[in-house]
Amino acid sequence: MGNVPTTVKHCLSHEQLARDYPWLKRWLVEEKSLGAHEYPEFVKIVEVGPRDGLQNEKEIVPTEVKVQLIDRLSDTGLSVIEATSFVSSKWVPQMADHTEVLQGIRKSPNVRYPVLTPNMHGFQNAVSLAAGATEVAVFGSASETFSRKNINCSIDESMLRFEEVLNAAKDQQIPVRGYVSCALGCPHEGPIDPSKVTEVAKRLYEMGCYEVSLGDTVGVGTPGSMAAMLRSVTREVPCRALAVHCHDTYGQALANILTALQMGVCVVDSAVAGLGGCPYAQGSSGNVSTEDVLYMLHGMGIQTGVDLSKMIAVGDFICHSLNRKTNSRVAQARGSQL
Ligand SMILES: CC(C)(COP(=O)([O-])OP(=O)([O-])OC[C@H]1O[C@@H](n2cnc3c(N)ncnc32)[C@H](O)[C@@H]1OP(=O)([O-])[O-])[C@@H](O)C(=O)NCCC(=O)NCCSC(=O)C[C@@](C)(O)CC(=O)[O-]
Repeated sequence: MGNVPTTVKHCLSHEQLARDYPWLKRWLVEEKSLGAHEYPEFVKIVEVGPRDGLQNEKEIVPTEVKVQLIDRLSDTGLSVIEATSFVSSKWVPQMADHTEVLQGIRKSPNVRYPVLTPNMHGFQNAVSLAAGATEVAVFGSASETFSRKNINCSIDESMLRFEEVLNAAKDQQIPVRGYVSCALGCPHEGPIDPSKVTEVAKRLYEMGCYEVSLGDTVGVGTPGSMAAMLRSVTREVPCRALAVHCHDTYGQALANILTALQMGVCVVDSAVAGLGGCPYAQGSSGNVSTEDVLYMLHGMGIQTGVDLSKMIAVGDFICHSLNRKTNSRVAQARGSQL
């Protein structure tokens, strides 16, 4: 802020500063347009632990544990819990019990339980009477190579498949969420141009996805790359329809989320105990932990409707069940058992 003395900066309003120091105007406008210090009052948490968190587990997690996990999460105040995915059990064996999971959970009226559906096959199974899903998500990628490795088709082919799902979902009044993986980097192609992320996000939004979640699949992003990517995407997709989905491989997830909040995003994906990783993104670590996100948001006075203590207890439950240490720094600090 140039040579304006600190005392002056603190005493004057933005309007006064702009009047008295015309050369500051540009800086003040830029600060405002970046949304600096303007955080949302409420952030919606999309809990992805039961799906993204568990899909990469080597040992098959008993269905009963998955059901209990979701039921316990339902009591924390969350409004969205991604429950499972209707993908090929040859590709992701851990999610083969998708129908049993949906049948087993106690569906809370205040919680939505979306499931992943990559194509019509998955969609039809998900919304069948047996499974009864009432919300689904399609998942595309900003990286051509990742798209092929993850869902065995090109980006263009995936869009045709998603369009079919979106049309069928519309007929049945089923809301559809969209994902863009590799939004900040690809395990195969490296850095991804923000324009590519924008193109895929725009296609999903225009197709009818009510929300598009931008995934840092391998957790390589920084506040710098997050800001650049969001600047590009928000030119085509309104901020209110965006979510961020950060993995914490390089320890940047909270910083990246904070950057997204500053830029107007108010939906954050996270996984209890920081579980997770994508089976087709080698080297990717867990999702940012829900406990850590809650601690940061509540500490900033941002409401989530989610009870942190209850979330820590759910983290304890799943870590005991998997016989694993929590990845949540907050749970570690609060003295979780494992
Ligand atoms: C997409 C497919 C199914 C295409 O798989 P494919 O082999 O290309 O499919 P196909 O259409 O050629 O069919 C081959 C066989 O699969 C069956 N099939 C076809 N579709 C389905 C289905 N939906 N459910 C069950 N079975 C299915 C189909 O019926 C057939 O069976 P067969 O005649 O050989 O017995 C496959 O590639 C797949 O399942 N991939 C797994 C993708 C996945 O779950 N990845 C992890 C989630 S994405 C992620 O984690 C990233 C995210 C979302 O979290 C965000 C981020 O972090 O960035």
